[in-house]
Amino acid sequence: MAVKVNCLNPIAACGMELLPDTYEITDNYADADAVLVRSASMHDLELSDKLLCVARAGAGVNNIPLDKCAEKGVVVFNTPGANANGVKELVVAGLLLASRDLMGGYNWVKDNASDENLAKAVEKQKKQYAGNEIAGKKLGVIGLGAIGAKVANIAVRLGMEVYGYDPFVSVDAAWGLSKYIKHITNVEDIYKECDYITIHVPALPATKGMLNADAFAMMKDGVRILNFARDVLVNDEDIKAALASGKVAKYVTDFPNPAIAGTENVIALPHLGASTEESEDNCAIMACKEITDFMENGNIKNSVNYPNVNMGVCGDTARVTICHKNIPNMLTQFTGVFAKQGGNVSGMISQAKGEYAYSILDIDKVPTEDDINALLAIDGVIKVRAI
Ligand SMILES: NC(=O)C1=CN([C@@H]2O[C@H](COP(=O)(O)OP(=O)(O)OC[C@H]3O[C@@H](n4cnc5c(N)ncnc54)[C@H](O)[C@@H]3O)[C@@H](O)[C@H]2O)C=CC1
Ligand SMILES: O=C(O)C(=O)COP(=O)(O)O
Repeated sequence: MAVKVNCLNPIAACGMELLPDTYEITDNYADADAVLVRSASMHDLELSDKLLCVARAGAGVNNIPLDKCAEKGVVVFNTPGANANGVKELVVAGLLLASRDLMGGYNWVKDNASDENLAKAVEKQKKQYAGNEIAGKKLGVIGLGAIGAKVANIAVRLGMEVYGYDPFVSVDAAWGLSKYIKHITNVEDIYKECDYITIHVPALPATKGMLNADAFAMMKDGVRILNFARDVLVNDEDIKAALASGKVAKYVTDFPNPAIAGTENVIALPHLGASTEESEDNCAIMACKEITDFMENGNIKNSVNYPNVNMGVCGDTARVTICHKNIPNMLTQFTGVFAKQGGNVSGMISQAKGEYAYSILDIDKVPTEDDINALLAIDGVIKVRAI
């Protein structure tokens, strides 16, 4: 039966073209085996028994009910780093927007475009829009993942003094950081010392409202805040108060909401970070490859709720994949099912991530319905698939 793929957001064609010709694109979410999504919220959607995987063409997965998916054996992927350059470049624009009154100047010229003496008027008016340079200023980067690390590195090259904070930094990201970045172990040092602060952490219970009144109170007067990560990371009321008092000079955000969008000295963009042709292509390609490898071979790469497991390409043998709880004695029970029928398990791999685990078994004969039912009957087994 054809694999049915439903797109909850438009996904770039160069990715969709990578899906095997046998796959069918369906408008019917409830009938899909695989779902592709960008920022559409899935929290209120039912997870059908048929659904096997969700691929988020992007980084943030706060629009997807990860635990609910894991409980139902739905593997959720994202595309780490695929849009990081797009966001990094917009953050550079954000640093400049926070420093020079480009918007004010642009609007003034537009409003006076028909003035015959415009050239002369410009020279009189321009002092209204004077600003600062970023070179030599201190930039604090909170979160040194795919985006934060790129932002930190380019800021060094733009002449900024960069402070970086990430208690969970990955080895790969750490290897890629410029040696000129000051390693900060207490985020308060960023609050106290930096002229610009940019936040690049996921929206999690632990990071929600991270930039709040207590944090602003520690900051320098006239600090400029950049948020290209998620609105919930910054407390709306607290930043409004900090803007009103002048503690925060500018707030540049990619996540406007009615509470802050119209506030003076807020520069709000309509979530444009990853909206470049290049990022959209990169994300679509990675997401479609993840879905294909999962559907065809059962392999999991870049999952956020199940472990990464790679058993290579499915060969002549039959393959069974099992989403299950990470509890004792599962593997002997799996092999026991096939041993009972005299079947040979020629390969097996199993990995766990937190409460959940995923196993792939290669067996020398196609599993029967009884085999599948016997696997499903094992306590802790969530989903079984024969490829
Ligand atoms: N504006 C836009 O269009 C986009 C926004 N984003 C947002 O940016 C976030 C980061 O994206 P990536 O860098 O690609 O993700 P990533 O997963 O590569 O990096 C996140 C980093 O945050 C760190 N972190 C987690 N909790 C932290 C804490 N309490 N303090 C300091 N660091 C902490 C992690 O260790 C990790 O290194 C995404 O979760 C998403 O919300 C991502 C892509 C596009
Ligand atoms: O990748 C992310 O986390 C983003 O915020 C990008 O979202 P989008 O794909 O542009 O809707």
